[in-house]
Amino acid sequence: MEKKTKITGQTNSQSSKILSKPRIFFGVLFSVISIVLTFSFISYLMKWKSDQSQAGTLLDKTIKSTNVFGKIGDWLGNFFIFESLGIAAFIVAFLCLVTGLLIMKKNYFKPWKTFGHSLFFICWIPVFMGAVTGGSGVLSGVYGFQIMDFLNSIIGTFGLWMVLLVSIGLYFVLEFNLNPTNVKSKLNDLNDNTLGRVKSMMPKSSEKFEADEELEIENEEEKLVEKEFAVQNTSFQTPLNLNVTSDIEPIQTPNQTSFTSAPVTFEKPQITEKEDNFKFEVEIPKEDLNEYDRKAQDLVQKHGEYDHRLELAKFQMPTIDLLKDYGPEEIHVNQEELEENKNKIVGLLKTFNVGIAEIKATIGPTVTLYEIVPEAGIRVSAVKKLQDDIALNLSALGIRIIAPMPGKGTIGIEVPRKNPTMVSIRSVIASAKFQNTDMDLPVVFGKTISNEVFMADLSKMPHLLMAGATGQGKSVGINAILTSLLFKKHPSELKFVMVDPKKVELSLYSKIERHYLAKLPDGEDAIITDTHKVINTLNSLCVEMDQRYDLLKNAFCKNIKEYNSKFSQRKLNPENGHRYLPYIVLVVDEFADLIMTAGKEVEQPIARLAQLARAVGIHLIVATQRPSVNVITGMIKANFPARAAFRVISSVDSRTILDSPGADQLIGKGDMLYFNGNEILRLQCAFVDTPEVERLADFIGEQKGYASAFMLPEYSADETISTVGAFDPNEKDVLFEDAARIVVSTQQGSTSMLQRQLKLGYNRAGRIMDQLEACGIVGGFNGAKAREVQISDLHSLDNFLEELRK
Ligand SMILES: Nc1ncnc2c1ncn2[C@@H]1O[C@H](COP(=O)(O)OP(=O)(O)OP(=O)(O)O)[C@@H](O)[C@H]1O
Repeated sequence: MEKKTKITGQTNSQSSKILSKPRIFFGVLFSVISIVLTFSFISYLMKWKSDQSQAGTLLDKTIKSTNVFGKIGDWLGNFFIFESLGIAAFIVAFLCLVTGLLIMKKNYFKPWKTFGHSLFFICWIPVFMGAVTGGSGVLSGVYGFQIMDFLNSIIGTFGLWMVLLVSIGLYFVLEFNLNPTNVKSKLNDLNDNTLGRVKSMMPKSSEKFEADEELEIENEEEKLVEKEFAVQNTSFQTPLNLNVTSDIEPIQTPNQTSFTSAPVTFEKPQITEKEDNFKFEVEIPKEDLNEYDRKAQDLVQKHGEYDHRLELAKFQMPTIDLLKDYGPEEIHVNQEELEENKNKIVGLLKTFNVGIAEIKATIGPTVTLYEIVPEAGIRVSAVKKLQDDIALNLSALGIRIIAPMPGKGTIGIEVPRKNPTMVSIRSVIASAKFQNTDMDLPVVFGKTISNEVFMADLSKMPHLLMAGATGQGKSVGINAILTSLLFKKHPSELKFVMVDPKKVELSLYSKIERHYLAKLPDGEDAIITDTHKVINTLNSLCVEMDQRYDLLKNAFCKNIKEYNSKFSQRKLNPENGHRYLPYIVLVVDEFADLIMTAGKEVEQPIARLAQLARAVGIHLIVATQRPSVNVITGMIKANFPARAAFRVISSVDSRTILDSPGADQLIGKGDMLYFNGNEILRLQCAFVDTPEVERLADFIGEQKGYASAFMLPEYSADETISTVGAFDPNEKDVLFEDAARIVVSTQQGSTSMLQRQLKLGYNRAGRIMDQLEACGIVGGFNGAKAREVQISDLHSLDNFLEELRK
């Protein structure tokens, strides 16, 4: 309705432009007179001698005229050209046209200016032509000749030319405000003005006569009424008030498109013409930049912004034709099935004395949602209790009752369709919603119950827990997630750490190792299948997380996005350890297996990452077949707000994963529930087949990649054992003294600073820091803060080191 009000408002604003009949009449009349005059004049000029002889014989039929407008044309030409203005008579024709247009409210010309200029030239041109031709011919007209003759007799020929040239000179000086300083710019302006006017004189293609616009407005309103009518009619009333709605093509919303485009038709840019003689300059005040920003700006001006894609600049993003086309995914409405289900629901509820005021059906790809409005006084819990009875009565698996529907005031009953429609990954990847998304890590799951493409941003989730019994679509779900990320992110922006204890599920992705995978420096395979090695990788990810936090802290950034944009603007110096940070997504396909074999050692780093890694761009996708409480512990659950549940075996499992039942009632084959921390949505997961993943991996793998996989920081379990204890001078690192000097001169006991300045790995820098602590140069570990430095200057340090060497 809001749109309608908008259109009505526009209509009112247009009403002042609606032309009355007299206006149209006189407007057209003047325009026609202008045309007649113009052609008569042209015709007269070409044959003026013979036409002139016929001018006085208007009523004599025996004499034929050669003018295009006959004797009237002769008469007009004779009167305006010969007897009065000469060729300046064309200005009269032009003024008639201007008058006609003004009457019809076409303000192509400013009336007073146009009439003023015309008057000047009507006076000047005939005299000028008289002076040029000496009074012979018709170009000056009688009026021009006589004035010229008169002036010639009193001021002489030279005086006459002086008057003519001074007057035209003055005209230009006054009109274009010419003075020696701005003559050049004015010449340019003159050019622009002439061009601009010529342009403005020509009707723009987008501009139509108001009559057309009126028609358009009416048409828009008619369309709107039709649309409203159509919208109302998409839900039809059955005898029992059953409204069926089906959003078969949610992406194409022609109604909305034309609603929003309607007002645009009436918006015209206001001032395009340069009429005033002053220059309009906009000055944007320059930011008061500090030294670093100024340096960064200079660098950006010199080299441009840092382009993280440069190394793989030729990398081609995957194309949609790598994915299988299953044809149009139209939902076929089975009227019989709908009626049958509705009758069963209504009948059953009646037997339990639950009256229904209204029932409406929404058909999705896998399930149909029947929304019922119970009669006044019926308790929601009464309907909820009937869940099993309804399921029994409809003899279908996958019935789910949502009482009440959040934000709707109805009770929803989801009933699986007999012939579900498959949702292909191609259809969701190709959707405008996915293609135009500005999410950082867009993950397209599939389609909702109302057949809309459903997407979520992994960077906002920020971690996803997936569960589902074997064969219910979990692996397909993981592939759908990975596919959507691979379609959107460049290899420089995203890295995966893949853990696949089942060994076969993610093996296809090994082809993209040098593009998208991350691994430990000594790791042989990028896809980790050995559960014991996982511990090192997870701890290494924790080290990467800590390092990233240090980088963010030093760059005064709150999150990875801010950091990367600062880095791109060259505000962060790579010599200080700064680098472009790709997102890292950890995918664990069988978490239960990990917990079984590695236990607490796995849980701890996972929990730590889940708690902290969000801001530094590390995200977790953890899937499990067995969502039992000893696998998905309270600690894990608390840190995974987003959960995806495929069909699970028991309602206990469903409660473990979703904190509510329902996942046990799903029908499998990608039928899933997605919990985003607030509400549970039923979705049909998009289907990705193995050959599709294979084609995608081949497409990426065959292109030029990095020299190796993305290297995670080195980590070895043994090295974590603290060496802090008695200081042994013989075992001190060769860089010990350099490190001590750096720490004392900067008065900062920070491991990451040592790493940067001495270009060391995290472990070695950590060891040196421990040695510095052991000999008393720095204080103990101080949490997030840097360690305290116990020696105040380099001189004292040299003495101290001297003592140590003894
Ligand atoms: N979204 C979907 N649409 C249609 N069919 C699907 C979908 N997801 C899964 N299926 C069907 O279910 C089968 C099993 O899926 P999938 O391999 O993903 O199960 P899973 O839960 O990973 O099982 P497991 O844990 O044993 O690997 C697929 O081969 C496919 O036929």
